[in-house]
Amino acid sequence: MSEFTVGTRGSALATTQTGHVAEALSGLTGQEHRTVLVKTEGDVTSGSLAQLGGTGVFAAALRVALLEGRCDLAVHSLKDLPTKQPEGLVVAAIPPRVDVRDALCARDGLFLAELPEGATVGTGSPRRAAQLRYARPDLQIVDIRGNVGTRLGRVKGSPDQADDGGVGRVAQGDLDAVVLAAAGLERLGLHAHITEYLDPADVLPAPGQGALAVECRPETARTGELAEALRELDDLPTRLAVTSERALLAQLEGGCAAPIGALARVEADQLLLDAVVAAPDGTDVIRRSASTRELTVGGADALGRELADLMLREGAADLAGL
Ligand SMILES: NCc1[nH]cc(CCC(=O)O)c1CC(=O)O
Repeated sequence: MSEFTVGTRGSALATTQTGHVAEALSGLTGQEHRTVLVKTEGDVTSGSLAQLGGTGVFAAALRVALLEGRCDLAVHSLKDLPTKQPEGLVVAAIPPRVDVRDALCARDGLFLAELPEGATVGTGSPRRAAQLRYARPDLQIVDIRGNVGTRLGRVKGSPDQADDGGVGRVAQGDLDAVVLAAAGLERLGLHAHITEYLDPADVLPAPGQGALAVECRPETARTGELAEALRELDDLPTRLAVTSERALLAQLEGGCAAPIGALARVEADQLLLDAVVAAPDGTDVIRRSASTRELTVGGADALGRELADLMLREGAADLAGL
């Protein structure tokens, strides 16, 4: 194979992320690549993410394209990828993770603690909404959707950033702040809009946030130059961290729309996992940590499941409405 094909969604974030990975793989293999545009349900539905039921709307169409052979590789934001791995596809590489944190983009350079009482904060994520409400019960959380640019455009005084051809455009600047993943903003070169990186001690990110997953058919990952390049791109500390975060999410039976945050990291010879399950209204949270010295994918998976079981025994399912 002298060329490989990469499927991508059409959003600015998706094409940027996919482009970076494809360039890296072309560099490692010396092979050219071609990009195949794939429309997903998540891109065409304008309802709220919470109502969409979340899980997998962004990934499903790309997976069909892989299985049908319309592309060789697909690059997903790991946090949008359902925890159940479908038959006939493998995650061949998880590149080094970038910034894991959520970012506040507020008017007038404000920090979270400086937002006036009753300020409006936009997010489509029940996880962010619950943790923000827990930190600041006075805030008015507004359910928003759309691409990164569209959402930034909701902040009062912001220039129009819509990158969706105007489909999601609304009366501009109606909110005091929005919360987005720092990773997405940085990949798009929009980090200047960030007024505060939210401390994971206050707001834990989504399982897998800031990480990408390169998915393909098993034979693509088995032999050949592309397979070798995929192995080279894979980052073990990131793979261990996201494996434990996603195992926790799977064991809690939560999808990307559940009020569940998790963040793991390899430090010295340990994998450390912090997790939170929140009441959707932010009145209460269960936050726990665990660690293991078993630095294997199996060890990471067990860590996530054990922490989830502990949280379930403490009432996590009832609290979060799982
Ligand atoms: N759900 C959409 C989505 N999927 C991945 C990212 C950002 C990049 C990442 O977290 O890896 C975003 C946007 C956001 O949450 O602000």
